Parts: sequence; structure tokens; C-alpha cells
Amino acid sequence: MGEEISCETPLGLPIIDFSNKDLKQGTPEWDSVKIQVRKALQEFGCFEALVDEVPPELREAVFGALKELFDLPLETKMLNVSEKPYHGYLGVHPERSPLYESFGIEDPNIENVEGLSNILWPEGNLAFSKPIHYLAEQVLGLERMVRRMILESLSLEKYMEEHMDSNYYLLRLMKYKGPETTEAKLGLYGHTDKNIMTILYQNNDVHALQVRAKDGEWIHVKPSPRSFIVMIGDPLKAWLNGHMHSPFHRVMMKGNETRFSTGLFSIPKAGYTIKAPEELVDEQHPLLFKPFTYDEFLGFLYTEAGQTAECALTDYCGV
Ligand SMILES: O=C(O)CCC(=O)C(=O)O
Ligand SMILES: [Fe+2]
Repeated sequence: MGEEISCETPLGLPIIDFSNKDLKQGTPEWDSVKIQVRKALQEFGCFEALVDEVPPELREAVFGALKELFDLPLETKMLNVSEKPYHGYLGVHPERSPLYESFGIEDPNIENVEGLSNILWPEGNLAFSKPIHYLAEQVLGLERMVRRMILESLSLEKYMEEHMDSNYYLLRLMKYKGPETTEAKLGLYGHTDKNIMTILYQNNDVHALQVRAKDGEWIHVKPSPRSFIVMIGDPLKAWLNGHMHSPFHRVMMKGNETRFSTGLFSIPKAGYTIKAPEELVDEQHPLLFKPFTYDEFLGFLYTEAGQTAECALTDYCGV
């Protein structure tokens, strides 16, 4: 009987509590969370981080700002340009991604967020820039904490400074339009992330993110209002010589409601070489990926072979 019930319980992501205010390096609380982080990232490459509280006013301000942003005329949104793919405005693509729009802000410090808001709204828009910048700062703190825990949990402290300095950040603001169907439609095609780590946050109860477990089962992610989804991308998996997983995931939308989400992406700096530390390579764990620079990997990603690969990283530099 008990077994039957557990069989019917849908698989969920591990949930890790980051709400303890004394979560400081060197404390027993830190060590306990660190062990959970390591386990979750080894098994799923992903977990739900519970933070103390996200004030409802902040949630409202952030997602109000996103609605205002995406409601701007297309010509205005297109003012956010970048020569790097996914770093500027990406409009809906009628065949490939009819529901999805996104907006990138590289290095989302206050100057850059305000700078962008001044481009979009001639008088500036503090109702946009303040909450978006505040959210980015909070998520950045969590991102750096998780990466410190990963390195510590694998006894890689000696690489800490170099690793923490190897990336820049991109904040992406995302909108998925409801397809107005009862049957689920693709909001964002299945992929593994091509950056170091991603932290996602979503607005309401339009639960559409799905993460594929190692056994192939799709986990339907249902974050609470104080949850952030932490996920590992391919370059970090390569640097960790496969000791942690980078999960395949997608967004499936149904119904009428719009879903907004934000993602903070840590991305290797151009020219940075991703090479697994010798401590993670031995007879039981042979080197999985040849050292590569991130820009060369990106170059491959935009070729036909890179676009169609199930696992671009393996095709590009798998040993
Ligand atoms: O919107 C989401 O929750 C997922 C977005 C995502 O996977 C991505 O941008 O890489
Ligand atoms: Fe993703």
C-alpha cells in the first residue's frame, strides 16, 4: 500500500533551505547545506533554494516591471541590442518559439539597469530599475554562495579565487504567452544551459518549467513564492569533470495565463579556458572533456552541428 502511494507521488526537485540568517562559511549550518547542495547537484544538477522571504511588495514590483517592459511597443524593446546572442531583446519567433520573448541585461549593476531603463523610457523608470536591480543583487549573492559550497564540497578551495573571477553575469527577463490551449505547447525548447550556473525565479502559479531527471522522467517544477531554482550548465559540468550534472530542461505552457520568469546566468569570460582540476581526474574518473575556451565552444554552438546536437558539449570536446 505504502509503496503504491510513493509510486504515484510525482518526482520533485530537492528542496534546500537557505533561510538561516547565520548561514556563514565555517558554521555547522553552512556545512549541512553544502552537503545537500552537493548531493542535489550530483543527482539532479538542479534544486529549489528556499530563501527567508521575498517580500510580496518586491514580487509585485518585479513582475509588474516585467509586464510593463514586455507591454512596450516592439520598436522600443528592440532598442535593447547586443552583438552577443541572447544578451539583447529576443522577440517571438513565429515557428520556433511563438510564445517566448526575452530581454537581456549584461552585468545588471545599477548603472546598467538604469541605463537600459533610460533607453526604454525617456524619463527613466525607477519602478523598473529599482526592483530589477535589487532582485539581481539578491540572486547574485545566492549564486556566489552556491558556487563556494560546490568548490568546498569537492575540496577545491585552492581554485576558489580563480573560479569566482572566471565569469560575468547576464540577467534575462522572460515572458511566455499562454497558448490558449488545454494541451501543453512548447514555451522554450529542451536544452542544457551553456553557461556556468543559472538561477531562475518565476512570478505566479503558471508552473511550466520541466527538468529531466537522469532516468528520463520529467520533473514538473512547482516553486513556492520564496523559491529560486538553481541549475548547473555544461561548462561547470565540464570543469567538474562530470562530478555534477547539467540537466536537460524545457518550458511547456498551457492555458491563457502569461508566465514571467527571470534568470541570472553566470557566463565564462571570453578566452577563459575550462579545464578540469587534476584533483577531479583519476582512474575511476577519467577526463571527460578536453580543455576548451568558452568563445570557441560558443562558436561551435552556432554551427549547424552545434544547433542540432543532443549534447553539444560532448560533440565539441568529449574525450
Ligand atoms: O523560464 C524558465 O524557467 C527557464 C528558462 C531557461 O531555461 C533558460 O533561459 O535557459
Ligand atoms: Fe535553460
